[in-house]
Amino acid sequence: MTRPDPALRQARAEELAELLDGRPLVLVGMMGAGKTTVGRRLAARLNRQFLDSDEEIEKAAQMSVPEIFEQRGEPEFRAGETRVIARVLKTRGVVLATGGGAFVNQETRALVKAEAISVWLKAEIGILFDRVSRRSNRPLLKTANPRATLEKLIEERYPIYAEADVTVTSRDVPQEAVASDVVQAVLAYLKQQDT
Ligand SMILES: Nc1ncnc2c1ncn2[C@@H]1O[C@H](COP(=O)(O)OP(=O)(O)O)[C@@H](O)[C@H]1O
Ligand SMILES: O=C(O)C1=C[C@@H](OP(=O)(O)O)[C@@H](O)[C@H](O)C1
Ligand SMILES: [Mg+2]
Repeated sequence: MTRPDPALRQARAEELAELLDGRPLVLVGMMGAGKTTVGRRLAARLNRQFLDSDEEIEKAAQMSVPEIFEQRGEPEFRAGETRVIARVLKTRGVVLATGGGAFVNQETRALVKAEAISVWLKAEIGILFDRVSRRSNRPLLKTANPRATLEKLIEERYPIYAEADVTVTSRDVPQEAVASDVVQAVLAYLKQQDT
């Protein structure tokens, strides 16, 4: 895809912000897909507030995600995740990056579907694995064979992520280009809904 000139990019972002009309935009998908980093760029472009569910949980618990998993366990992390997302979805116009397991949770998914436009950032295993291997902050991948764990999670989760309103491939291109793809795809989705 060719890179749009800045004026066109701005016009598209403004059009999208208008069509969203305050509805939250929520990014879902696997660890490493780029939800946090692309979400932040997207929010800046739309002139909207950006929030990340992991960051919000960390602030509320005064602990990092790995510490929460270690000291309190995954079920408590998931309960916190659902609470935080329910709260964030009340914020008009917010762009929310979720953690990879959030949309898999039935209650959280129902909330997102009811309140927001959801976007699945989908990426190939090779890209995901390269990206998550750079940091050791994802407790679910602290296994003997993290690549196999990632593959298993992909198998389990992809049919669920596919329930998102829009799917965008997170390719190996700059994050701004992925953000442009999200803008285009959500615009197309909302325009088609309007007809
Ligand atoms: N399009 C991209 N190109 C290159 N690196 C990327 C891209 N998107 C994300 N990354 C990098 O991949 C890692 C994971 O991204 P992150 O936004 O934290 O993903 P997620 O929140 O979906 O787990 C980060 O180091 C980020 O800088
Ligand atoms: O996939 C998951 O279950 C998780 C993904 C992480 O967020 P990112 O998808 O932003 O890495 C974080 O919420 C936690 O480690 C669990
Ligand atoms: Mg993230």
